[in-house]
Amino acid sequence: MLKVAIIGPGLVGGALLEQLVAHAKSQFFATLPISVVGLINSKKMAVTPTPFPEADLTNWKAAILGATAAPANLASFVEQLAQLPGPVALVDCTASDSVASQYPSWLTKGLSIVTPNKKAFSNDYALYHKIKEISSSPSGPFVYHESTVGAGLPVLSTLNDLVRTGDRIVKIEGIFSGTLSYLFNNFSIPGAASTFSECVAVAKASGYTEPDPRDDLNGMDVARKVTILGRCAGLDIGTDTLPVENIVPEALRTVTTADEFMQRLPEFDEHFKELNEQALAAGSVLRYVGLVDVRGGQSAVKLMRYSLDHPFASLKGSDNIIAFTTERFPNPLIIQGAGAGDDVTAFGIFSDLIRIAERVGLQRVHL
Ligand SMILES: NC(=O)C1=CN([C@@H]2O[C@H](COP(=O)(O)OP(=O)(O)OC[C@H]3O[C@@H](n4cnc5c(N)ncnc54)[C@H](OP(=O)(O)O)[C@@H]3O)[C@@H](O)[C@H]2O)C=CC1
Ligand SMILES: N[C@@H](CC=O)C(=O)O
Ligand code: NA
Repeated sequence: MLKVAIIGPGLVGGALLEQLVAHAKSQFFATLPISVVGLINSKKMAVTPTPFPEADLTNWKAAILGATAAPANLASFVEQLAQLPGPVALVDCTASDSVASQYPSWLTKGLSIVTPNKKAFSNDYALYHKIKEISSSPSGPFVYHESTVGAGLPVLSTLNDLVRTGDRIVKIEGIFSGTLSYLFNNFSIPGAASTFSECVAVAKASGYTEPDPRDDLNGMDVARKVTILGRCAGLDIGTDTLPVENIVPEALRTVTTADEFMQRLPEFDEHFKELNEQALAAGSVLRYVGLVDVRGGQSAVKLMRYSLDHPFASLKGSDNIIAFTTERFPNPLIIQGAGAGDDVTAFGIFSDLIRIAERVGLQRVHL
């Protein structure tokens, strides 16, 4: 049995819990070798040596992290999990830098990690390298982070398969942000009815944005994804050196809260309307794209114009599109689908947990 503990049961972590419970209840599947033994948010925590019962997981806010739960203490939470017998995986569903910086110490304790949090893989290269080094043993602990790029879409697993079978990556380009995809797909099309700020509000309400939507609009979320892809393709790149186009209006960059930012954004609708009208007058639309230029060294994140017949111009909803150009695929291998949202992100985490459960099982068979 793989024991799982979730750090940050918010939007994505909550959806993961729902999927795990639904799977356990379904008569369609074989029994899942995964059980939940720990939950922690910024206020409360609970760890159990025996799995939480299904009924408690369904009602986790009151039944597990309710009034009687212990105050949150991440160090103690991890220590208790490290003492449990058998394999344990920590699922970091926060967007926290400080949580991400602790991965090496958790791995050293033998705990595997699955996460949609991009920070550990896109902050300084030393942390990334350390995590890769400690998790490189075939006997574990393991690290999987499929949902850090394209949510649950099989982007990193595809890239890793290309690389480890000896293909050479030329470039990876695409629309990597569900938020910015939704925004421009709905705002920058001929005859669009919504304003820019209305589209941002819908993206936020739909669970596509980062906890602070400025992390999407300033390009940093896409820059992190470009960095992760670049590093997986063998490049030594980082968000500090990547050219990134920030589309947050100057006056809103320093407002203190995400709420204030959302309230004031309509003041800048006219600015975005003008940008859009210029693009449309030239027979094109605006799309926010990322490029990992492995061969040419011109990786970047920017707002671009595309003609109406370009595949990027006809994208729908929060879809991401990721095109891998490689020596084997001179006509790019393309992955497309919903690239943000709680359910599709939780799906990527759930699949990664199954991968670990399988590797743990295989290891037992070999032993
Ligand atoms: N939404 C999406 O479509 C996608 C999201 N992601 C990533 O998934 C992650 C989660 O996003 P989302 O669910 O939207 O975020 P939420 O803000 O909904 O949830 C974050 C959770 O983390 C908890 N938390 C924050 N800091 C700590 C801490 N130091 N210790 C313990 N718990 C903490 C919060 O606790 P509390 O509730 O007490 O505040 C909350 O439960 C992010 O890294 C995001 O980038 C990746 C791909 C797609
Ligand atoms: N805020 C992100 C969520 C997924 O990484 C996005 O909009 O793509
Ligand atoms: Na993915």
